[in-house]
Amino acid sequence: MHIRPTTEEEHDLFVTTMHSAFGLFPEPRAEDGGGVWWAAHEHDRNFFAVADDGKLIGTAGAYSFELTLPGEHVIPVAGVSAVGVVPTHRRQGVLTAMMRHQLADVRARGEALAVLLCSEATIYRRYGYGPATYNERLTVQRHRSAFARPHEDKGTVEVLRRDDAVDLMEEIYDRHRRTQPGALSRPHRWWATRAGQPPIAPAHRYIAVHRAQDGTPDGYAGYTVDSGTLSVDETIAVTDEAFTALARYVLDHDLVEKVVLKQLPPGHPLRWRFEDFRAAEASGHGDWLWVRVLDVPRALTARGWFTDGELVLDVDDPFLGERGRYLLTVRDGGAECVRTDRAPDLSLDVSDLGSVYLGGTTPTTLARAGRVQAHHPDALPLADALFRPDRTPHCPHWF
Ligand SMILES: CC(=O)SCCNC(=O)CCNC(=O)[C@H](O)C(C)(C)COP(=O)(O)OP(=O)(O)OC[C@H]1O[C@@H](n2cnc3c(N)ncnc32)[C@H](O)[C@@H]1OP(=O)(O)O
Repeated sequence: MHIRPTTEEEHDLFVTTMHSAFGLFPEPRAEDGGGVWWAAHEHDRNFFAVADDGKLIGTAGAYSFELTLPGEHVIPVAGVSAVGVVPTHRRQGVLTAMMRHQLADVRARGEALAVLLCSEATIYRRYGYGPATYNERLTVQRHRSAFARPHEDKGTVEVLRRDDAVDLMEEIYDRHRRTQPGALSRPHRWWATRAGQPPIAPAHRYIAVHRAQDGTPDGYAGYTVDSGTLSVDETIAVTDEAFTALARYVLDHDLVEKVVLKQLPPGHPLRWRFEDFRAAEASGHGDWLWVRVLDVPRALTARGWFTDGELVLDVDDPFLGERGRYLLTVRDGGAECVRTDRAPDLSLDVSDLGSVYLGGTTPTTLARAGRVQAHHPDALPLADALFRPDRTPHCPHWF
């Protein structure tokens, strides 16, 4: 078996092979632009696994995204996707060979992190990825949804069809993602080719666009109404005021009993606005973005920090056969990270470093789960304080 890059001419072959690994029939391109979610593929990041007899047996690829870190720092990352091994050639090490090849390629491109969304949560930890952001949905009984304190919106809401709102959505999304830790860029190519899931993909959607008092667009919600349920796929807002105004707009929709707001970060403040705390039910809590650290010092110095301190981390990376001990020194919002032989405060697997890196879970949680080892009683409170983010990390992008 060997691995080789794909060419642009092999686009359809790549997509067909990938779909067969997922047990799907490739969707034909539709006249309205539907069925093109793979149109955003970057051919020079895709590759095939090829059996000795020349048969194509595996695919993997990546997108070039930017990831926002705590402190509104933005870095380039590889967004791994399109991973599949055809069913006749599984459990023979094909994925493992592709992951080794891909991580070397990501490093060679100078990216300190790779990220992905898992089809199954049992696949990727062995390759060094850890769950780092989470989603849940809020289902709100409309008739119980009065706010405890009135929300006076000085802005406006306008309802557009999806096709008339794409430029506004792109602009609002881009402003939002630059301030939201865990968010990925959604390159222009995605909007232009309508790649992804609704509301980027061309499905029927109404788009409620919020404008601030001065007329600047600062939020949108893409939704459908069906049989008394209003479902919001994506709510993107630059400010809490814009989010609240959009929430109030959908919650005041006539002929609706329930409003389902999907893809929210856990613990969203909307729930705390209701007079009746039980008006909203949180469900569907799950992992979303997984993070793989490939360069510990670069990753740790790239994010913003909010508490001063020093921490020595012993990081084990069994898949790449690497182990390193690092002194992290945080001062005035920035960090230095150098190799050290000082005694460690914490020992952890690189996948667990990926899980705490954006602040979506704490070192204490992972220590209580038996994953992270603390070498003295002060280590965990210090590590929790250091890794705490400015906002709950959240990734609204699907890829
Ligand atoms: C980012 C994304 O694109 S997510 C999409 C991932 N793709 C899919 O889910 C499509 C359907 N599944 C597949 O194509 C394949 O089953 C894959 C890609 C998940 C695995 O490919 P394989 O070539 O069979 O994996 P490989 O043989 O390298 O397995 C390596 C190890 O992972 C384990 N493993 C592989 N897949 C799974 C799984 N789905 N669940 C649990 N363990 C798994 C293997 O048992 C093996 O363990 P071992 O080293 O202890 O023996």
